[in-house]
Amino acid sequence: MTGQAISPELREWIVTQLAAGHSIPSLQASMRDAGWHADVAQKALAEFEPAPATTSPPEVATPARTAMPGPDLSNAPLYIDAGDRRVQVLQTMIHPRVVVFGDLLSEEECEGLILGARQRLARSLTVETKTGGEALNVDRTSDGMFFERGENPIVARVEQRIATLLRWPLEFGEGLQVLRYSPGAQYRPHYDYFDPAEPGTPTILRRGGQRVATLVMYLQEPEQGGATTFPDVGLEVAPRRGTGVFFSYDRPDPATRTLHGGAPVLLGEKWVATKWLREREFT
Ligand SMILES: O=C(O)CCC(=O)C(=O)O
Ligand SMILES: [Fe+2]
Repeated sequence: MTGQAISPELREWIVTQLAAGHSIPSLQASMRDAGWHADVAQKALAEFEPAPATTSPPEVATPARTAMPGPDLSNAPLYIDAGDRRVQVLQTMIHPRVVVFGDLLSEEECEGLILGARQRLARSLTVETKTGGEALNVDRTSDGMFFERGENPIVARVEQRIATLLRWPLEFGEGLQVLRYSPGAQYRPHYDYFDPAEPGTPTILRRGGQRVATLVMYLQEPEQGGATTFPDVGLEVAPRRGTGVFFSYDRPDPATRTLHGGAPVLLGEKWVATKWLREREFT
């Protein structure tokens, strides 16, 4: 129901206000002052009310966030209009929150992102070799690079589509990361949020707060292997070109069941682009 009552613009305004630390009651008051009917304001904000506590003491658990990115699935759609493209909804899961999208990217967009990333991957490898390399990460044996947000027209177009599809401000997203997996390469199961117990985490959080969601988009499919796996729930998403897997985590906690990894590529090469969404503007 809320999906019908609330326009994308109003939703983005609410998300931004909540991210800035305003409370739901204060937003309700602002909306009333701006001339909204109280019941309409209440309906619009209902989606962002925290879920009632179920089990386990809320004092010790990390509190869950209320405003979260995600597609509007309120009418169980088979397709979603993401502005410039009609995206398929192929599969959804509640806990962990996972949505698999089909036809998210065109062939040309996949090719274009690979082309833009390829030389930069080669260069970053050379630099690392020359300097003796950053500490070799045994958990992730793919090669990676980051685009700047809006760096080229394809990147900008894909980012705007993601913002519309996931109803999350474009500015809250990190730059797109591209990874290439050769045969044997994998990304062992991990969480994408920053571990609150790590000493470096407060510094990382200054640039836009926690990560709250991930969208992994498959740019090139290997011949065998390379699924995105969710070991806690036995889910494997096939790395089909143009498809994307979205998952969100409302707290930096394993209870979100968002442990995931890239299974070893057995044959061929797998390329992905990952968009991470933060809780605030990423600067
Ligand atoms: O390659 C995959 O399937 C997963 C990638 C991933 O987990 C990430 O980029 O954080
Ligand atoms: Fe990940």
